[in-house]
Amino acid sequence: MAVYTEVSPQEAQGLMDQLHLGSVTALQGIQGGIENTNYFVTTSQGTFVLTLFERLTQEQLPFYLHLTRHLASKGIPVPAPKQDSQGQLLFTLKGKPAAVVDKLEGSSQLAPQVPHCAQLGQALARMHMAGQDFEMSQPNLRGLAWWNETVPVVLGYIPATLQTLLQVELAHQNAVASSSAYAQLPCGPVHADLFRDNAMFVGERLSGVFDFYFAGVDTWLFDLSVVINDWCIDLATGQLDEARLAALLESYQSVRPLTQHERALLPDMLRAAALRFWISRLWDFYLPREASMLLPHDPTHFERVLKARIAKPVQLR
Ligand SMILES: Nc1ncnc2c1ncn2[C@@H]1O[C@H](COP(=O)(O)OP(=O)(O)OP(=O)(O)O)[C@@H](O)[C@H]1O
Ligand SMILES: N[C@@H](CCO)C(=O)O
Repeated sequence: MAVYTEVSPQEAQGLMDQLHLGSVTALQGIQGGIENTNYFVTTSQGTFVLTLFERLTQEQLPFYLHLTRHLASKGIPVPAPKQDSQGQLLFTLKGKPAAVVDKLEGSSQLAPQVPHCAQLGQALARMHMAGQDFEMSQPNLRGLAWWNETVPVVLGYIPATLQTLLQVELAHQNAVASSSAYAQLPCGPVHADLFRDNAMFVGERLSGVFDFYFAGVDTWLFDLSVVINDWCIDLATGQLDEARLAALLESYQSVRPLTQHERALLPDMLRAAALRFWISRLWDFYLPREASMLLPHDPTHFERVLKARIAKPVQLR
């Protein structure tokens, strides 16, 4: 369960008053999610999501909050943060940075099929295009620099064969990132963590995408690769599902065709995206936060995904 910090109805009411969102009638801690404390807050005006940020700082948060407002203002289905009468989006509750957003309708589709992947691909491409004129900038804080910092930290916890895989892959990604093809990949603000549990559907209609708290400026291809590695695979084996992959790529490209360099580097970025989550899951698993009720995600899943992407590089038609 992801309630690291308890909030009382009175404390939630204080923030709802600042935002003119009515009287709190129910407050429910949200299970699921591993990064932040989340509550559904029901008031006389509707139901909202209150997030207390457990790791992110007051300096990092404006980028995520303003990005979602920017995307929402361009018609992308994301829950925009609520602002107070001074236009402020970020507050403090229980000594933690906090924000309130609208609750999206529907539920996550944890076994996505072709129609879900098709919708997500199109929404992702529209999101990339809509982010182009967003003026703030923040790097992907779980990007290459973090991988280089974190691999030495987790290395001692894993067996020698996996140490080799991790180090060889990191070296490969450092080489890819310094190539001229990589330098020509289009970049912009990206979600960088758009897994099945970070989108909502009502039936087969995508009602929204949320949890932008790993967003940052990175290549669009990295973002697309994160999505493919979660939405278009068989979770048990990590193998790609051809029909879902084709649907996602076709719908993405119906909005924004991939460039020649993107097509060439997709196999490497699929490996990069698998490596990123293998590292973060190893880190969460072996170096858990103190006093956390965190149920860490299984690192071996992304070890399998990485091995699968290396063994059988994707072939674009
Ligand atoms: N805007 C929203 N609308 C509806 N439900 C939401 C919304 N934001 C969060 N939730 C619910 O809360 C759960 C946890 O949220 P979230 O995934 O953002 O947690 P987290 O701990 O911040 O992130 P992570 O997925 O990185 O572990 C989601 O699975 C979803 O059920
Ligand atoms: N999506 C991440 C969790 C952090 O958001 C993972 O599955 O490892």
